[in-house]
Amino acid sequence: MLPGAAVDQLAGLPPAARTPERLKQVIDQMFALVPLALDAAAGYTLDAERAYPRIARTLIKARYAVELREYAGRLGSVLTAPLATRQPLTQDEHALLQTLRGRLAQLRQQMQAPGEDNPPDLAPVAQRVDTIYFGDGLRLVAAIEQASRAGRPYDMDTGQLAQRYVPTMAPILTLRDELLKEAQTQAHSDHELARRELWIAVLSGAAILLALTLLLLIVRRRVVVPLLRATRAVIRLGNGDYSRDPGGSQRADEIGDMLRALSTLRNNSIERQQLELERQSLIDELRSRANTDYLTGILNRRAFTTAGNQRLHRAQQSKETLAVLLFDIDHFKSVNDSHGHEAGDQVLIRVAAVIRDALRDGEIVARHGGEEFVVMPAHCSHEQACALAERLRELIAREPLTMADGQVLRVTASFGVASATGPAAALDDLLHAADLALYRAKRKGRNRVESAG
Ligand SMILES: Nc1nc2c(ncn2[C@@H]2O[C@H](COP(=O)(O)OP(=O)(O)OP(=O)(O)O)[C@@H](O)[C@H]2O)c(=O)[nH]1
Repeated sequence: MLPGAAVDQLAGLPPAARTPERLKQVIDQMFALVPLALDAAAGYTLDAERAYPRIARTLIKARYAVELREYAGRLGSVLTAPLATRQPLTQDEHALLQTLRGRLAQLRQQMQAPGEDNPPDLAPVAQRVDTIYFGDGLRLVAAIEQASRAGRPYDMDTGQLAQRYVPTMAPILTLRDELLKEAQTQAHSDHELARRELWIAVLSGAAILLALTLLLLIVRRRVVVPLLRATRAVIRLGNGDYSRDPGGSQRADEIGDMLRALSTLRNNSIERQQLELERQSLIDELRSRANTDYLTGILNRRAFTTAGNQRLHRAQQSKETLAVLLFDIDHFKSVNDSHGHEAGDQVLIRVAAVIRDALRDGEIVARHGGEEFVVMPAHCSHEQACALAERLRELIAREPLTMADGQVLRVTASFGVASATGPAAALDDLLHAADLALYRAKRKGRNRVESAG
């Protein structure tokens, strides 16, 4: 049966039937619930203590206040049955009162435990608990107890006890409520503080992130990009591409120094490249001059000897015929004598030009010395070489040679043709044979072609 129903049942009985045993039984039933209630309250406060550790002490004190109220109520209830039945307290009841007083004193001591978190504005409320409950309330209980021990009749009934004792417990509930209110205020302020700290942390995090992003961008722009540019410049320089300057020379830091050094390296490389080009062109020019006849611009004898020997070597390998045409301007001494040495030079220049223009690519013409020239046709039989000589002879004879003074000259030339096939052929032998044929052409009246052999 629930305690409430038991109380109602007892109240419904005639006064005579409300024996001390039944009364005590009902009260015990009621107080059997106290530990359950206290456990539940302790459970709630423990949860709150875990969630808000900073207000744990205040919550513990609130829990003590709850227990204090429950034990104070129980103390008063011990007196209910004896007062109702006008019987003295039993030894057990005396002992229980003693135990409950001990527990109440213990709780009072725990609540008064010094601590820096004792809220100062609760001191008057705690003081009221001391004065009203532990003073007036317990004095009332002690008076009833003494009357019981002395065998005196009680000077109050249960109703009067309730009227006088219950108000003395009120400060305990006030203290409990104040403690809970204080805990709530503290929790609220902790919550606000945590919220503020969270905002500060979020804003600080965002600021740090922003600063890092900015730093990253600055590092990228000021360091990474120039380094990449420098790397590309080094690769270009390494590949011999000097077309672009690395730039960034206006920077006053180490990267600027590096870019300036690269720029200097590029300029030096360009200068070196130009010097190399000039040197190469000088070498080419010297080589060309070494191979070219200074007057006519065609190959000189030395170059002809080199080219002729190469041609002869190839012809020997391919077993082809190699021919040589040697020709000499007729009566050239009289040109010099009649028109001057310079006019003679002009004639040499013009004759060389006429022959060069008449030949195809791969056919060699060179000045062999004085007024003597040599031609080496490509892929040509002996007969074809003789025909070529004849054609060139006609060209020279036909060509009007206009001198610097406007006078027009005509000259003729005598040709000697020689050819060779096979591995035994030598350039000197070939030239010698052609020279003999040329000599014969001169003897036979000049302006003609003679063939060797
Ligand atoms: N203007 C000029 N004359 C040169 C040059 N080289 C040689 N001569 C002249 O060429 C002439 C050659 O004369 P010769 O060897 O007697 O022969 P030629 O007068 O041509 O008579 P033939 O060869 O027998 O027809 C000489 O007077 C040389 O001075 C030159 O580079 N320029």
